[in-house]
Amino acid sequence: MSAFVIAVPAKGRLQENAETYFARAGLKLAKPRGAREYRGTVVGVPEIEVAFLSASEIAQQLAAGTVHFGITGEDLIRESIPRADAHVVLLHPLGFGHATVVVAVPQAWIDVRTMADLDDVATAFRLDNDARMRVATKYVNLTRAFFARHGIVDYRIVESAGATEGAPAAGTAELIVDITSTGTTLTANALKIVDDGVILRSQANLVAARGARWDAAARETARLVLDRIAAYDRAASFREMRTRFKACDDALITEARERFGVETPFGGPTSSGMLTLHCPPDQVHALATFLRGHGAASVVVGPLDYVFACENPLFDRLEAAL
Ligand SMILES: Nc1ncnc2c1ncn2[C@@H]1O[C@H](COP(=O)(O)OP(=O)(O)OP(=O)(O)O)[C@@H](O)[C@H]1O
Ligand SMILES: O=P(O)(O)OC[C@H]1O[C@H](OP(=O)(O)OP(=O)(O)O)[C@H](O)[C@@H]1O
Ligand SMILES: [Mg+2]
Repeated sequence: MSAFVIAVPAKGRLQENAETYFARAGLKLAKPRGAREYRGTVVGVPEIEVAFLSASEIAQQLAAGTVHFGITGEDLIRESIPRADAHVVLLHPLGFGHATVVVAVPQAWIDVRTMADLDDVATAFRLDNDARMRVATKYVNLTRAFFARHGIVDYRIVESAGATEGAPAAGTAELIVDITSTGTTLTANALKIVDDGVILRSQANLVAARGARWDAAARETARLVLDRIAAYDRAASFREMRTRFKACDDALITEARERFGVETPFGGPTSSGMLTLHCPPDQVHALATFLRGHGAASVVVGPLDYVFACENPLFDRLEAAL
């Protein structure tokens, strides 16, 4: 039996979140031959093989189709896979690994606020120095595409593997393109983000490889994985609220739906007036107030582990793309 392979970050900042995410979705990863083994399994789902790789390797293997699913940052996907959408499907943003790829220049460049200002500087730099302004980055492809979109041609890229933010002070580049999350590193290096210089807002994504072997068995495994993830996601976006009161009718439920984003997994109230509602977490108190205002004596609220629905929107997206 050919395995269904899911690539999961083995190290770095996405690792822990990725494992936690799968575990919460009911897909507990196991490394049966010790922590240094780079192939693992999912407890209770023998048809899945887990490949533990670095975030950048995951992007490469998705492009090559040697894994079916992978978790990695959108920045790595967009940077390392030309025409990424032809090779992979970004099925689902995962809510962690947030970071932004930005153009940053020395704070001392007070005249540079926008990409248009940067274009002026690039032209002037070329005339004054008889050389092109240097941009240090490891995001070579993202930088080229973004600068081209802004009509900037007078620059050249200096490839940087690490400590990119130090390049301007070290004199190896005039400006940089790099990833930032808190902004601490940029500030520490006396750099500032160009106002319209945000190239990409990235986060970890569940990504499918178009080029993987998508036979019937693989599709069935994908359906199972995505069913669990969708059920977990739905559960995480709601609290369950239960109540019972006479005055509850369809008009009241319609109002609750419109005002609070409520869903009714089992339809309207039962004959005895029992009602189950799924409510966005930040609307729980407002909805409880609303229900009591209409005669509910008590409203009980609890968390949900999974909400399995008939629809599987993640799988539908995959099927439509393959
Ligand atoms: N502050 C941050 N700095 C760098 N990457 C971040 C940050 N926050 C989130 N990320 C995301 O983490 C991913 C990179 O993770 P990681 O550094 O573990 O992988 P890698 O670059 O393949 O490994 P390594 O850096 O060891 O070569 C990227 O998708 C990136 O967007
Ligand atoms: O905006 P901040 O919160 O300061 O984070 C951004 C910094 O974090 C990352 O470096 P990392 O520490 O991962 O080292 P690396 O360059 O080796 O990946 C990234 O390359 C930036 O340098
Ligand atoms: Mg890194």
